[in-house]
Amino acid sequence: MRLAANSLRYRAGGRLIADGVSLEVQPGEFLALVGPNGSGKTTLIAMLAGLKRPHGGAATLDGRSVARMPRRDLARVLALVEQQAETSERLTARQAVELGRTPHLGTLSTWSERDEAVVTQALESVGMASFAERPWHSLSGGERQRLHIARALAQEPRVLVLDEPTNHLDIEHQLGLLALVRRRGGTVLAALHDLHHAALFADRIAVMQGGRLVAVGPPSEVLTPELIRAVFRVEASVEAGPGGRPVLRFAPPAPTAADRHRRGSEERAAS
Ligand SMILES: Nc1ncnc2c1ncn2[C@@H]1O[C@H](COP(=O)(O)OP(=O)(O)OP(=O)(O)O)[C@@H](O)[C@H]1O
Repeated sequence: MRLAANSLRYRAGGRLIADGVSLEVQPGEFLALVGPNGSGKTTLIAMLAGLKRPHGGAATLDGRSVARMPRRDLARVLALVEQQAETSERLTARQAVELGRTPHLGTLSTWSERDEAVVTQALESVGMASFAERPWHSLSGGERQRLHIARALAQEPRVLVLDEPTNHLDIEHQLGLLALVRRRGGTVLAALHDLHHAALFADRIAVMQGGRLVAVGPPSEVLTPELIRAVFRVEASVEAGPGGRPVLRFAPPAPTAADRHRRGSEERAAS
């Protein structure tokens, strides 16, 4: 399915925090959304996933307005993993993942063997099968995040929208999760802070800055030292890695005047 933002605008706190954003995520594409803190990634994702109504423009799924789709129809085809997702503390890990089947259960149909199998598979795919009976409150931040992703997978969506899916995960699970999402196929839009991840896994990268989209394209075209300096205000060198994907190396920021003053004082005190 094709997920599209058509001139999306969103106003909050007296300013436009999404300012005419147009973007298409093609069927089967993995598109990474990157940008500094506060650049509007979550706002754009919330409009595309039907959580926020745009103040201008439209989000569409295969041409249908997301805002006008019945919630259940939308949940059958699109799953969202939010940055700060909440789940009832009283559930077990498995019950939290079972919630992903809700859009597929008819009013009269009962829980089937297939539903059971899909939930088991989702738990296994994020390495959480052995935690199935654990109460939610006993789980770590990373374990909860993996279950939120399993819940989204149990939804069997054709479009997966992820807001910072790796922020609580250790490096093994960060890479494992992104590889899993890529392997699984379907349309993927993922907001990522780690530019290395975007470089490694995305088909294309979209860059936001100040509520606007400032670049879209394949990783090797978008992740240039110039763009990284202009948007993220850090110095980076970029080399071509395996498959032509960029490999980034960041330089620590140059010392500020305050750093130099502090170091001078420390050296004088030590001599
Ligand atoms: N209800 C609101 N009222 C005022 N400002 C808001 C509101 N919601 C969001 N903002 C502001 O809009 C901007 C975009 O926020 P958003 O969460 O979309 O950014 P982001 O790119 O996802 O940031 P991060 O990388 O920090 O998660 C931020 O400056 C935020 O403070």
